[in-house]
Amino acid sequence: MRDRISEALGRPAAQQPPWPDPEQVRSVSAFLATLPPLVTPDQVRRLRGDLAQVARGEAFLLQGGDCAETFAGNTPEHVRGTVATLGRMAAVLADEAGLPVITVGRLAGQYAKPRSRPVDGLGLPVYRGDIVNAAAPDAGSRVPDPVRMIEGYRNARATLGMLRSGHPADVYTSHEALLLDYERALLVTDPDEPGRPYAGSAHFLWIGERTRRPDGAHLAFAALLANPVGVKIGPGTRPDQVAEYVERLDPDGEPGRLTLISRMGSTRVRDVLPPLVERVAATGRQVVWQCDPMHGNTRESAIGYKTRHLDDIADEIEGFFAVHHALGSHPGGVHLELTGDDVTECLGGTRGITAHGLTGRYESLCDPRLNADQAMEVAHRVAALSKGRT
Ligand SMILES: O=C[C@H](O)[C@H](O)COP(=O)(O)O
Ligand SMILES: C=C(OP(=O)(O)O)C(=O)O
Ligand SMILES: [Mn+2]
Repeated sequence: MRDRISEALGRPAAQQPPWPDPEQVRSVSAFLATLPPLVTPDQVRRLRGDLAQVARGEAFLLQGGDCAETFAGNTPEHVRGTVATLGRMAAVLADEAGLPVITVGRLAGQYAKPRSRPVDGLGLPVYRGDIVNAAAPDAGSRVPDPVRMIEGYRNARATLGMLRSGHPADVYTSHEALLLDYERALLVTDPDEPGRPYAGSAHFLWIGERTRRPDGAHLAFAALLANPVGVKIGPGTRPDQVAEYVERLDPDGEPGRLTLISRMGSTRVRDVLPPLVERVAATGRQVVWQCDPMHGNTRESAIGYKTRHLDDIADEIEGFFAVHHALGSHPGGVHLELTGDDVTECLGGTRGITAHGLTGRYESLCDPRLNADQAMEVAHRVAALSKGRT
């Protein structure tokens, strides 16, 4: 097993921090490996069963939370807000669409960010998420610090404690499997299933659009796991690539083992998605098809805020549903960046946030999130699209 893990992680790995001291990374990793996993194999197996239901068209997957969780923002109020918003959305979906809803938070570990460029607008090394460096705009803060991986683990544990005290226990955790030193250190072997390690960092992990190259370390790592896994697929994805993801990540044909997270952009989804869905259908495998209507619709406002318009988000979801309904496959879920906080990061919605209004409460350190009202609006639209169709 050790050899297979080393072989996977020896492949080219995009988006890893330029750690200044590799020896310190080794000692932090060795320490992390002595800590108990954050999730248990039993919980992960339960999620596997739930996602099998989604893949068969019998349930809906609702996933959401911050783009980048932060250590400072890891408070009971913030976590409660995210979970309460997901809970209200799930209730709308279950009531109006008539399907059981499986809820997964971008929670308790969504701390590592892939970036478009290594340097930011000020000429500083880019912020890569709290588990790597600090967002403050000075050179010292941006130096990657491996001790932050221990902070990440402690924060994730604290979030799990908050979830247990006072929230419904049926919210699973997830994050992008980006930071391989962290993920590797938290692998666990279950004596009942010794052939496949479990990621101990979260119930569900996904591979991002920037790290999904088929010969890369991230794909090979995901292929080893017993956890259900996702892959984000952008508009440049080719049918032969999705066929390879299905083959590599779901070799045994386990319904729901693989979630394909389509993030095409509202103007592309109707053209780009159909050949991919058809190619997957031809494999006979039952994947979960999930729509991320956020990452293909990011733009810059006139005064430089990264933002997204609710109309584009709604339009991409509509296109995603239309494609699946036309091809007879199940539009299985949505993947959203949202918060229960009353932020002003995305444009539009019933309260009509304007480009000027973005200055009011823009708090995200990475991508713009739906606030609670906007998230509810999306939930109602998704429910209306699902109604009577599944
Ligand atoms: O979710 C994250 C962002 O889309 C990704 O990190 C890229 O962001 P950037 O273009 O600001 O680097
Ligand atoms: C970086 C993200 O997405 P993508 O890989 O789709 O760009 C994200 O989910 O925050
Ligand atoms: Mn994001």
